[in-house]
Amino acid sequence: MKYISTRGRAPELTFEEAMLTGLARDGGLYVPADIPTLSGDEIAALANQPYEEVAFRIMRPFIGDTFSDDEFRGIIARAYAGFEHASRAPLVQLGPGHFLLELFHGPTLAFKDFAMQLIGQLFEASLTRSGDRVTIVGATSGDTGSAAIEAFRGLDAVDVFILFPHGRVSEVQRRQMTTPAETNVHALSVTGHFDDCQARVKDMFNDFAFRDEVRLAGVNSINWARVLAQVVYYFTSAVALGAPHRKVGFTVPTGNFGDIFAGYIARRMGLPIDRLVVATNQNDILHRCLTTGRYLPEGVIPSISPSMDIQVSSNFERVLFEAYDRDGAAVAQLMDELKAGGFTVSQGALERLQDLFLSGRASEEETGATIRRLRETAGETLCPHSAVGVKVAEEHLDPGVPMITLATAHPAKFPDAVEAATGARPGLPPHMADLFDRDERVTRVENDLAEIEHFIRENIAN
Ligand SMILES: Cc1ncc(COP(=O)(O)O)c(C=O)c1O
Ligand SMILES: N[C@@H](CCOP(=O)(O)O)C(=O)O
Repeated sequence: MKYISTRGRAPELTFEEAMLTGLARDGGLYVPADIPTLSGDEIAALANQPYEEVAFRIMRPFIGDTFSDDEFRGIIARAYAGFEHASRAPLVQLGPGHFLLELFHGPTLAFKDFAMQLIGQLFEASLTRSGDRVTIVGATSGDTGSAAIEAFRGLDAVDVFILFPHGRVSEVQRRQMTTPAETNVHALSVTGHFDDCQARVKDMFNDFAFRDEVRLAGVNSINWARVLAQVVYYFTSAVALGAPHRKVGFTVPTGNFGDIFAGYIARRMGLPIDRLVVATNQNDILHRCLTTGRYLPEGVIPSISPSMDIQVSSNFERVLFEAYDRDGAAVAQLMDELKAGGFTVSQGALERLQDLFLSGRASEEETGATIRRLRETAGETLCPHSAVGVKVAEEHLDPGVPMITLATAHPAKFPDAVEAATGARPGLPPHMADLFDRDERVTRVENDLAEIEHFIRENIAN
């Protein structure tokens, strides 16, 4: 299995190389050269299998010869051993034909754990074998950072630097990033919003001297392994509702487009997904683009679903690559136009995107009202991101096809928003009960590439 860049001008890599490389050297994102498919019988055979077994069967074809079957099974087993729920990703019925896929039973209470716990194990196995060290940088609107720090804390072969927007993550998210005592992890509070953090991370990858000097690696969803790990729960949930004999729909609260892109990959692999619905909060650039074809960032507006306060959606590039028939030059051109302010997709590409995705947006009021209503009608307390998903999903229900909405975080990560909506403050689970008593360690930095690179150089263990 080879991996190619969405901009067409970077070397082809193996799975292991793509995983350790992060951003391609032409600025693009790695995608598999071919997408393997599963037959109807192979999908049907996933029914009633443990999550780890499904993960092995879905991801194995993408891994190539990076790991033996036994090694890969061991990696998967260790990755999911710390999840609180036996089925890892349980389905809960919200109403007729509408289900919630709870993806928040991992150690940091967000869907990011599914991929990050796996990547931690993959990096450890690969770096132990090679004896190399890497420096991981990541940008976060709150959840990727905490999941990455949890997955890599204390690992000898990596230093981790996470950039988060100052004052724009919830207090629980901030403390998850700032309280771990391990000296190989560093939380950097950056003046600006998430898009600034993500832009600085990409700048570091495009600064080849720095990149090579510190041996940069990335664990944002620019890393293909992140997307791959997220494909698995589309299969487990769809099969639980009768796939491949029955079609299903998914609605995905969307920011950086990694999670819903995993759903797109699941469909390409043969899962009968009837509708893939992009759900955005008031930062609705993806909904606007899928409706009009124009991708014009307008500046981030802080919301009660802060992890989705994103205007420059990294993985949208991967789906543009598909909508433009894998024409890397066309994608590179669009990305140049984005740097200059925005772009308009061609009519043909827009039609392809609209065939692939439906979309909708939820306002702040609608999000709060959905949290309140679902608690009353279904006894389910949603986090604000999941509430955005549920609200948008309700506009796309079809009596003949079950809809699965992804619940991407635990309500306790956003207690203020949930309390404002319901009057009840969700409590943290026992393993995080003392989070507010722990000491914080955080470095305040400006949105300045040179300052951030200097801090990283000074703080990596050589
Ligand atoms: C809780 C939560 N929900 C939804 C999203 C959106 O996921 P994606 O960026 O993969 O679109 C994020 C982060 O981006 C998140 O942290
Ligand atoms: N919502 C994310 C934003 C980064 O997304 P990623 O999937 O590219 O890592 C976060 O919580 O940080």
